[in-house]
Amino acid sequence: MALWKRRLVDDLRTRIADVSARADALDALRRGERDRVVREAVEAISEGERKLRTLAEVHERARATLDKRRRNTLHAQAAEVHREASRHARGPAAQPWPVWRPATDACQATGPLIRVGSTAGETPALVELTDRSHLSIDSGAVGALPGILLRAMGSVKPGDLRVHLYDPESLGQTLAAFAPLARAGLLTFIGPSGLRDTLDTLVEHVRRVNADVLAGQYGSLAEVAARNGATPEPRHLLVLHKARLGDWHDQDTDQLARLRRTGTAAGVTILTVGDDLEGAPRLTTTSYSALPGCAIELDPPPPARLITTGAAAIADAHHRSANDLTLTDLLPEEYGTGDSASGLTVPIGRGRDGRPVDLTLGDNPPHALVGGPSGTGKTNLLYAWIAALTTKYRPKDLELYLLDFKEGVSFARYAAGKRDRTWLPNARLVGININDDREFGLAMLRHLKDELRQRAEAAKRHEAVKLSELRRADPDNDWPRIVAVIDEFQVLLENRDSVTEEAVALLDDLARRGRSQGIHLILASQDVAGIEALWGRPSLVAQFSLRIALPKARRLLADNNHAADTIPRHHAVVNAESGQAEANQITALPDAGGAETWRPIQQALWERDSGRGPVLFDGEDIPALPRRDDDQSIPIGQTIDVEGRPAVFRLSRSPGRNLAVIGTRTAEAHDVLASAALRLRGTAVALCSCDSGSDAHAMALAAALEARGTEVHWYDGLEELTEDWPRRDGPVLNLVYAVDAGTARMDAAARAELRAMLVDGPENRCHTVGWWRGVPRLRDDLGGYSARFDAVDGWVALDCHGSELAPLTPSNNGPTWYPRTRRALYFDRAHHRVPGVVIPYDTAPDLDIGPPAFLGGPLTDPVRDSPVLEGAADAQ
Ligand SMILES: Nc1ncnc2c1ncn2[C@@H]1O[C@H](COP(=O)(O)OP(=O)(O)OP(=O)(O)O)[C@@H](O)[C@H]1O
Repeated sequence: MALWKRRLVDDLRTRIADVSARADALDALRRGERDRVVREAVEAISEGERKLRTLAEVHERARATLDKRRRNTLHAQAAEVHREASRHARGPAAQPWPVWRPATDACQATGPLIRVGSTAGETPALVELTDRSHLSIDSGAVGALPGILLRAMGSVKPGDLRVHLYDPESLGQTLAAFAPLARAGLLTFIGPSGLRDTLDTLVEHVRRVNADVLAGQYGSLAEVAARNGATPEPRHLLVLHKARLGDWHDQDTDQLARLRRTGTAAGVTILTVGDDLEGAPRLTTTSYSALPGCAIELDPPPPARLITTGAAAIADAHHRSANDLTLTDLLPEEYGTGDSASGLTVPIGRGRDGRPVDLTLGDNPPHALVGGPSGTGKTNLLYAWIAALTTKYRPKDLELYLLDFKEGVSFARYAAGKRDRTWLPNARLVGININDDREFGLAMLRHLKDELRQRAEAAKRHEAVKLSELRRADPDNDWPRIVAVIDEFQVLLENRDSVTEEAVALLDDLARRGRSQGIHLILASQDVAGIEALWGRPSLVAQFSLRIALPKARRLLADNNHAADTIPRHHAVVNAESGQAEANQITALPDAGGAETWRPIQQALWERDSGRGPVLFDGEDIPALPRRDDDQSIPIGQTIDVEGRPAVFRLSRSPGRNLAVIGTRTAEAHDVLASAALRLRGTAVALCSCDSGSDAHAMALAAALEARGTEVHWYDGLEELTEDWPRRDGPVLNLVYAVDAGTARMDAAARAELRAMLVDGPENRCHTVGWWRGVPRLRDDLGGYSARFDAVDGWVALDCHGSELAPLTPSNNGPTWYPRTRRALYFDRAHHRVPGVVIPYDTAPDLDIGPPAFLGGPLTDPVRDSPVLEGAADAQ
C-alpha cells in the first residue's frame, strides 16, 4: 500500500483517535459536569429540604410558643375572672352546696354578687342583688330562688338583710323551708292584704334612709357600709313571687315603681319571680341579661335540709349577735356613784355603731312613753332601765314607784318575798296583782302630787326653780329624783269615768310640774294608739318627749316615723325628740329578765342601803284589822293609798250618824260589822242577828268582844233592840246583822221605832251599824220609795252597782262602781265629796275563826247559803 495511503490511513487513524479521544474527553467532561450538576442539584435539594425542615421546626416552635402564650394568657384571664368573681362572690355567695355554710363572723358589709350557675369554661355565673340591682327571675328559673336567697342572706351579717315575701298564690309555701328566719324576724310572709302596708313601710324606709342616713353625703347605703365596715341600717329584699304585677292597683304599682327607682341605693331591692320588673336584669334557665351572649347553666337548688339548717344557723347567729349584750354591760363598775342633781342618765343598750345608747330623764326630756305589742319586751326594757338606774343612783338620789297593771307580778322581785327577803332599796312603792284596781294607780298619783306640792313649797321657800337648785339650797334634805313607772298604764285610763278623769288630771299635773321638781313618769303600754284619754290631750302627751318604741309599736313615734316597723326583735327605737325621725336611735337591748341575773345585784344593793323597804300594793292581799283602839271612830276597811290608812266612820252625836252595810256578800259584811266593834274603846256593843245564818258570826264576835272587856248586849230580835235602846246608859254601838230580815217580821209601828232609833240614837250616843242586803231593802226600811236616807250618814256598798247607789250619793247617776271581790265603796255624807274604795279587813284572826271561807279557810258561812239570802240576791 502506498505510503501516502498508509500515511493517510495513519493520519486518519490519528485524527479519529484524536477526535475519539476528544469525544471521550468531552464525554467524560460532560459526564463529570452532569454528575456535578446532579450532585449539586441533589445537594441543593437536600439543602432545601433541610431548610424546609428547619423552617417547619421553627414554625412549629413558634406555633407552640404562641399556643403556650395564648394558653397562658387565657389562664391568666380565667384566673383574673375567678379572682374577680371570688372577690365579689366569695364564701357563702358562691360556695358549692356540699360545703356551703352561712358566714356568721367574717360577713360582708355590702351585698355580694351571687352565684347562680356557671358559664361555659366553668366560670361562675354571678347575678347582682342586694345593694346593686333588682332582679327578675323567669318562671322557668324559679328553682334558682332558694339558692339566691340562701346565698344572699348567708353572706351578710345575720340580721343585715330582711326578706319580705309576697306569695299570693302559694301563701309562703314557696319558702317554707326558710321558716327559722321568720321566727327570728328576718323573713316576713306578707299576706294578700298586707301588700300595701309593706310597700308603704318600705317606701317610708327608703325616705328615712335617704333623709337620715345618706343625708346628701353618701350616694348609697353600700357606700356608707363600705366606708364604715358595717351597715347602719338593715337591707330589705322584697320578693314578689308570681305576684301578677299587671293586676295591681295603681297605688301599689306607683309605690313599687318608687322602690324600683330609689330602693337600691337605700338598701331595698326587689326580686320578682314570674313577672318582669322594668329595668331589672332577667335570669332565665340559660341566660342572665346582664351578661349578654353568655350561655349559663344554673346550679341545682340547695337541698331542703341545707336550707333549713342554714336558715336556723343565720337565725341563731342573729339572735346571739342581738343578745351578746348582757345586763351587766349596762351597769357601772362601781355601784351608787351617780349624782342625780341635773338628771338621770343611764345606758339602756347598744346602738348600731356599737356604742351605748343612753336614756336621760331630767329637765328635758322629763318623762317617757314606752310602747310595743305584747311580748316585744317592754317589761324586759323596764327591768334593764331599773337595773341601770338603781346601780348608778343610791336611794338618796333616786326613789322608784313601780306599778304594774298587768295580771302578774312583774315588779314583785323588787319587794321582799317569801323566798327572797331582800328588796330594792330605791323602791318606795311596788304594786303587784293590781288587775282591776285602778284606784291603786290613783293612789300612787295622788301621793306623787302630794310630794310635788311639798317640793314646790320647799322650792319656794328656798327660791329654787329647779331640783338641782333646791338640792344646793337645802343640802340637809335629800330631795331624790322620783321615777314612777306604770306598766300597762292604759288600764288606768280605759274607762270613761271619774277614775280616768282624775288619773288624767293627775298625770297632766305631774307631767307639767314634775319636770322641774324631779318627778318623772315612765308610762308603758301595749298599745299606746288606743288610749283615747291620752290622745285627746296633746299637751299631756307632749310632755312625754322620750319615746321608746319596741318592734311594731304603734303611734308612739311621730306619724311619719315608721322605724319601729322595721327594727328586729330585742331592739328598740329610742327617741328623745317626741318621736321625730331624725332623733331615732336603733338600740339593741340586753336580756334583763332572768331573776338569777337580777338577784345578786339586788342583794348587793340591799346589803349596802336596805332602808325601810317599799310599800307593797298587792291587789290580792287582804289587810288585817289594825291594832289601834279608838273611842270616837270605827274602822271600815283599808283605804287604797300609799300609807294604807284605815277608812273610819266617826261616831259623833249628830243625827243620823249610823252606817249601813249594803250587799249580799256575807263574809265581807260580817268583816265590816266586826271591824266596827272590835277596836271601839269604852262603848258597849249591842248585837242582834236577824238571820240564823249570821248567828254563828255574831256569837263569835260577842265572845271576842267580851274577851276584850267590852260590854256586850245580845238581842234575839230587832224589835227588842229598838224598844230597849232609850233605856241604856252610856255609849252603845248597835250591830245588826241582816236588818231587812228583821224588819220583814215587823209591823209598821215597829219599823217606825227602828227609824226613830236611827234618827235620834246618835245624839244619845247610840249608833247603829246595820247590814242590809240590798239598797231597795234599806230604802223600804227607811220609809219606802220616797224615803230620805238622812238616817244613815254613811254606807259601805259591797256587791251593789253604781246606779243603785244613786239615791245615796250627791251625784244623780250614782258613783262609777262595779262590784269586785273584797272591795267595797264607802261614803260618809258628812265628810266625803265622793265615795271611795276600801278593802274590808280580814277580822277572822280577831275572832279566832280562821280565814274567810273564800280563801279556803275553815269558816263555813251559813248565811251565804241561806234561802233568805238567795232571795235577797234575786231581789237585787
Ligand atoms: N332584749 C331581750 N333579749 C332577750 N330576751 C328578751 C329581750 N326582751 C324580751 N325578751 C324576752 O321576750 C319575752 C317577752 O318579753 P317581755 O315580757 O318583756 O315582753 P312584754 O312586752 O312586757 O310582754 P307582755 O306585755 O306580754 O308582758 C320574755 O321571755 C323576755 O325574756
